[in-house]
Amino acid sequence: MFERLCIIGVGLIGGSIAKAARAEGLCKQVVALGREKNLPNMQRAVELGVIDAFYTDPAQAMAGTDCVIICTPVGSMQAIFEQLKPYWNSQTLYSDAGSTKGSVVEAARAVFGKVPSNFVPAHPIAGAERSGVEAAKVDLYKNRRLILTPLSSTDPRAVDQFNAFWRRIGSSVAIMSVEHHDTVLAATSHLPHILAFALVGMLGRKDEQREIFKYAAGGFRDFSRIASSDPTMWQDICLANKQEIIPLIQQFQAELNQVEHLLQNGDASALFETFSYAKQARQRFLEIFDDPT
Ligand SMILES: NC(=O)c1ccc[n+]([C@@H]2O[C@H](COP(=O)([O-])OP(=O)(O)OC[C@H]3O[C@@H](n4cnc5c(N)ncnc54)[C@H](O)[C@@H]3O)[C@@H](O)[C@H]2O)c1
Ligand SMILES: O=C(O)C(=O)CC1(C(=O)O)C=CC(O)C=C1
Repeated sequence: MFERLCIIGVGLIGGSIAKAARAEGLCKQVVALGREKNLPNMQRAVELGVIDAFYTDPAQAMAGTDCVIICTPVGSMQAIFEQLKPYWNSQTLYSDAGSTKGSVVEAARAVFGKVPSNFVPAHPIAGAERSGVEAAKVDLYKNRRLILTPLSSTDPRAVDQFNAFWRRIGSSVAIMSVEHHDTVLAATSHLPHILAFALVGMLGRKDEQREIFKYAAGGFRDFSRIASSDPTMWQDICLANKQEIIPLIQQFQAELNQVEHLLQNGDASALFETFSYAKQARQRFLEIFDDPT
């Protein structure tokens, strides 16, 4: 499919794309572009066989590259576009894996004046709380969703190419607007991460935290897993999508107030209704999650 795939940011997401693309024979060569401070991680990616070579010079990284996927934290995307601008090639396909799409599109617009037609914004709805190339998995995207958010100016052939690429590595591809993407992901990804960080932070600051954590079990482990996620990545995501996230935080505060009110009043039946509704809603989510078609 591609001669040379260049991944910028060979961490969990970029490393998993590289592994899957290689396993499916979607490119002859995979290279990485990074900064001096990314050298140990890129060196490790070569040792693990995730990439063939890496560069800190964009001219070298772009020579012979026909597909570029940017997999760095969303706050770094504008700097990456600046770095790529002198080498931007109309014959090359470009995409990203950022968790927010409005901010990435804005970053491209700020650098190029308009979003280049051969850049297709994308977001794999798969991941983990772990970071770095050591965490990369060849099957991370198998049976998971991948969202493309092309603009009206995006070249449909570029969209088709990335659609085919992600299908070949096992994802179910959905196409939606940038705005819809950011609204939906704020609810099911961004808000839950904020809640996990807030709860674990609150408990961590309590004097008796050792005692609390010592007796915590599976429930706390499940709820708190995502509070192990990378703070830089989540700082970038939350700031980039704050317009969508803040109203959800307000709704959630109202929801907590309502539960508090029911407890104050000892309203068992309303509490039962509240929990039953949520249990049914989670069942609906599980059915949709297990069948991402
Ligand atoms: N982790 C997830 O669950 C998940 C899921 C879907 C999408 N994403 C998105 O994918 C992207 C990468 O996330 P990740 O979990 O792979 O993070 P990661 O920390 O594992 O990898 C990011 C890599 O980018 C490198 N990097 C950072 N700034 C850079 C720069 N300016 N130039 C070059 N390299 C740079 C880092 O050294 C690191 O190797 C983020 O935009 C994130 O929002 C993450
Ligand atoms: O499973 C996890 O640990 C994740 O955080 C994955 C997760 C999410 O589900 O919120 C995180 C960020 C994304 O952009 C997409 C997926």
